[in-house]
Amino acid sequence: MILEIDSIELYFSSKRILNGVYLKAETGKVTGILGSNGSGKSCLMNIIFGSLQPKYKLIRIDNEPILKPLYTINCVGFLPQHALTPNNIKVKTVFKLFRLDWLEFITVFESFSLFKNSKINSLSGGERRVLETYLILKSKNEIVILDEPFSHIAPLYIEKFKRLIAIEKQTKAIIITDHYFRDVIDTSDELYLLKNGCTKLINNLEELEDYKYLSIGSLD
Ligand SMILES: Nc1ncnc2c1ncn2[C@@H]1O[C@H](COP(=O)(O)OP(=O)(O)OP(=O)(O)O)[C@@H](O)[C@H]1O
Repeated sequence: MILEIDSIELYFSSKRILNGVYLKAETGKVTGILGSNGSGKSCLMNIIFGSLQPKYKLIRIDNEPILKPLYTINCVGFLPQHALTPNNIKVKTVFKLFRLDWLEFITVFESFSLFKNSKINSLSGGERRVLETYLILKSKNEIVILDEPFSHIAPLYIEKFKRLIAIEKQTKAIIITDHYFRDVIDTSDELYLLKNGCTKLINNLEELEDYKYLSIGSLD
């Protein structure tokens, strides 16, 4: 499956946010998006998911234009920056709702075994983020969009998620953004930089310095 996003124009009042976006994601690959604060990464992810309506957009799956929001055709899972799960339900109930296997989860995230009967709002912010990232990443969707999955979680969990992403991408097209640029670079098969409202395909990591996303020497 190949997902293409093209010709997006997004304005808030008269402020132009996006005006020349092309992005391709495909099954078997992780597509990384890097960009400074306010460059439009979250807006772009919301546009792909269908929760933000821009002035203009073209979305194609396998060359077929998709006119409905992607979330209505049950093919996409989205981890937004805000919390996803309701506060007052138990962790084990969330696994039932997402039709995911609790035992498989605690095989990877052993320390979470304590939380099976806990309410979501008794988890720390980072623990909740780990749980929600897992739910979206392991969901049965062909397309998975992850907005800052590495921020706010411990280094050990980042490494676990990088390994899980490498497994899950075999059956999914994964789009990811984070300010932890090294983790995004490690994880991604294709990398785009979002700058001045446009995406630039990065073929050589030094371009990240040339485009002034990173300062000279950051990649050494
Ligand atoms: N609802 C809104 N109304 C007006 N402006 C908005 C709205 N949402 C986002 N913006 C503006 O759009 C721009 C892009 O925002 P967005 O959240 O997509 O950036 P980002 O690249 O994800 O930033 P960060 O890395 O800081 O999360 C910013 O200038 C932001 O102020």
